[in-house]
Amino acid sequence: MSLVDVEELSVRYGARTVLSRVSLNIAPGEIVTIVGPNGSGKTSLLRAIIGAVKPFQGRVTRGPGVTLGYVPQKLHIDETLPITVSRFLKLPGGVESADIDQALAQAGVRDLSKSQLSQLSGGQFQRVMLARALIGKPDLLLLDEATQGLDQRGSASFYQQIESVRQETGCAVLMISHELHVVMSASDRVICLNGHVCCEGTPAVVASAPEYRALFGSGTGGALALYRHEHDHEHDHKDGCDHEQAKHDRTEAAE
Ligand SMILES: Nc1ncnc2c1ncn2[C@@H]1O[C@H](COP(=O)(O)OP(=O)(O)OP(=O)(O)O)[C@@H](O)[C@H]1O
Repeated sequence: MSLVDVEELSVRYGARTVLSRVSLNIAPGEIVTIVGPNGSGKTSLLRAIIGAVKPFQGRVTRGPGVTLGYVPQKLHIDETLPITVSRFLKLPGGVESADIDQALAQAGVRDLSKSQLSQLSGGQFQRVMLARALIGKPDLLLLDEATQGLDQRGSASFYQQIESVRQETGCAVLMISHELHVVMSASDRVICLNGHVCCEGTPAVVASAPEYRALFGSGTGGALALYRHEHDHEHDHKDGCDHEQAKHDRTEAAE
């Protein structure tokens, strides 16, 4: 039984299709990472899963009683706002102090509850955002580039925290990440998105596939190649992947 089923999902903004017939499902307790170039629809996919973006076609189905926790890519908070971490976490209303303490502990920042939100480091802030997503005891945690702006050590430690959250709570995790070295070690499954599902598999299966070497290469050069997603190889696409066109669209969009 899946927590979430995405079936043939297409998303459009106006006349522009950003996701085309994307299908995937998330099983309880698994860590799935979505990689893909800028503008490939990663955030749109997560937002469609939480119900913030309406499908143009296809559908997203949540298992009965399945709860989600979402850590957005950016949360703009007024830096001058005098508010403590615990007060901030209470903002939705009806949140018990014990649940806040538990979520902060799970996010590895038990001691920050009395700190001012505006005085946190980037890494601490992201952990508070993680705690915020954990308050509702989600079955599925969705993270949208949660380590953006953190240095390598900070992001490695953040992802370690995610693994321990999964161990402790048993929640599944669907995350967007650009950090391939972390992705490859921490994920059960990697999905490469480029407006559609371009390729996917367990890290081991992906790593042993010939496509993997063409796509990832080795070392950081390979990671960079994936990040840029400059395909110079062929692989099978049941839905007719046109990377050149996608690249062209993105270039146009950037101009
Ligand atoms: N609300 C919106 N209205 C119109 N266009 C949008 C909207 N949200 C996103 N887009 C466009 O849809 C495309 C996909 O955006 P999305 O944020 O899903 O991609 P992404 O893969 O998460 O990108 P990035 O890696 O840069 O965060 C982009 O070209 C973006 O400009």
